[in-house]
Amino acid sequence: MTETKLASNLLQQQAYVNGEWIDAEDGRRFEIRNPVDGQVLAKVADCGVAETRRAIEAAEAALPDWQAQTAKARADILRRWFDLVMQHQDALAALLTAEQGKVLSEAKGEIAYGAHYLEWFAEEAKRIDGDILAAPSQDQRVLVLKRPVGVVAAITPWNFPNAMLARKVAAALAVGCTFVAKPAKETPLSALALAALGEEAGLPAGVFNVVCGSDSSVIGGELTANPIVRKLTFTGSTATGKKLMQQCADTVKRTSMELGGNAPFIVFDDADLDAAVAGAMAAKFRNAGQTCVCANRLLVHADVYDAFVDKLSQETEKFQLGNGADEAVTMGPLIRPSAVDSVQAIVSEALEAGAVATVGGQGSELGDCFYQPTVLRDCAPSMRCFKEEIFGPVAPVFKFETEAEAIQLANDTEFGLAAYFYSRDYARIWRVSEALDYGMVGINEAAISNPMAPFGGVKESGHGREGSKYGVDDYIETKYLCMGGL
Ligand SMILES: NC(=O)C1=CN([C@@H]2O[C@H](COP(=O)(O)OP(=O)(O)OC[C@H]3O[C@@H](n4cnc5c(N)ncnc54)[C@H](O)[C@@H]3O)[C@@H](O)[C@H]2O)C=CC1
Ligand SMILES: O=C(O)[C@H](O)CS(=O)(=O)O
Repeated sequence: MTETKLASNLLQQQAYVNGEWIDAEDGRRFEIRNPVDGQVLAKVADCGVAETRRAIEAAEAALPDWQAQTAKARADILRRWFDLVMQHQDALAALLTAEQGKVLSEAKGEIAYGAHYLEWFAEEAKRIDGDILAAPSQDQRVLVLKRPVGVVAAITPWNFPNAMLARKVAAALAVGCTFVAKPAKETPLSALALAALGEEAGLPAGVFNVVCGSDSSVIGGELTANPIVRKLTFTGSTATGKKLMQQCADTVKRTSMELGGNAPFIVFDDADLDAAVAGAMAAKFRNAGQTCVCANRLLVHADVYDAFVDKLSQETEKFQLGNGADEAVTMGPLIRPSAVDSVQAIVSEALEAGAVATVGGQGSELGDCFYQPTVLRDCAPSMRCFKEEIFGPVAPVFKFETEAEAIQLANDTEFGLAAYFYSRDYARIWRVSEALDYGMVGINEAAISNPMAPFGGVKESGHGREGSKYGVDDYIETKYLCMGGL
């Protein structure tokens, strides 16, 4: 397998607090391993409450000057940060592939995706305007100011260790907030590299801090309990999101939650079948199926079911499973061996209940983090693969007869993040778009994530939006001034 060589200037193994690279106070470190083969990539400062508190207090100290900067001054730094990330795209991608496992082409795409949030919010920073409203009386004036919420804490996931952090910190810093991030314990290197480039871009000490540690609940406990933190933004599982929301309640923190999903991917009988198959391949298998917007349930009209399953199976068989650092490889490992066990349990339950694997259906001899790309036909809504977020490269295909049945099946979940459907009937497109209970809907399109769109869900997929002009709302407080005696 390809030996992993990481750019030394971006390989940071200390936490980044108040503009300094620091060790844990007790000197402890924890290992970051490549999911391909368990190779130790780095030993990173294992921070706890003390270091987290220092980061929060640094962010508090930096807040007055940072929010007093002009929007242009903040924008210029974000823009320089964008430029630096893009200049180091290949090295950042290699680091990301090594610690997370996704293939290099996807890692490069993630770096650019995350960087473009820095670019977008560098521009949006200059468009945060207040209002002067109609006054209730002639001797009054009513003004509305848009103010930064203050110190923001972020807890980010391992599946997009660069972009999920960039997406949050860009919006927060653009409006004048300061920031403390806790990356996933599996993938801190991407976050630390982003901090190194932010430092080079000119971020003042304390504006952006990264605290890494092997015990998420210890760091998270401080981030959610400390009253200095006024906002928590989280991307991860719904279970963890609920826990964090509860922990934030004691200090009435604002929260943004980008949680789990269970995306339906509906193929109607009037769809362009080749386009639908291509869309399904992208929506299902990106990041080995480890994204919150992955197609989780493929709902296909009975008249095109067999043809769709055959075409999808043919395409799925083409994947080259292996080390994502190898250019020829098109799918990498899952994040950890227990993820393979979880996926296998869902597949085995479906097979025992009558589903048939037309491709895959088991792990791989390549290693204990690998799972074969899998297509399951003859699946039923009673199966776990219908009810649960699979978070792996498994495409369960379900059959429906009518439009009403497709919508009922699609909405039959506690989640509401992304949904997709393929149809060429414009009346049906309007009916289905409005009937689907989701925050985002792809219509004849699988690539729906971009900085210019409001990313987020409803129901137990969370609340808040990231990206687009709506993305600043999560980091702004509205302040009303009533001027009297005129
Ligand atoms: N919406 C999304 O993009 C993601 C969804 N998931 C879902 O979550 C499932 C499990 O994956 P996990 O890695 O276990 O997700 P997780 O939600 O447990 O981890 C996500 C982040 O939360 C942190 N975290 C976990 N427990 C915490 C706590 N008590 N206090 C503070 N921080 C905590 C982790 O260190 C990581 O940084 C996946 O199978 C998938 O269904 C996971 C990652 C991303
Ligand atoms: O959390 C995720 O899985 C990402 O938000 C998915 S995306 O933004 O890369 O589509």
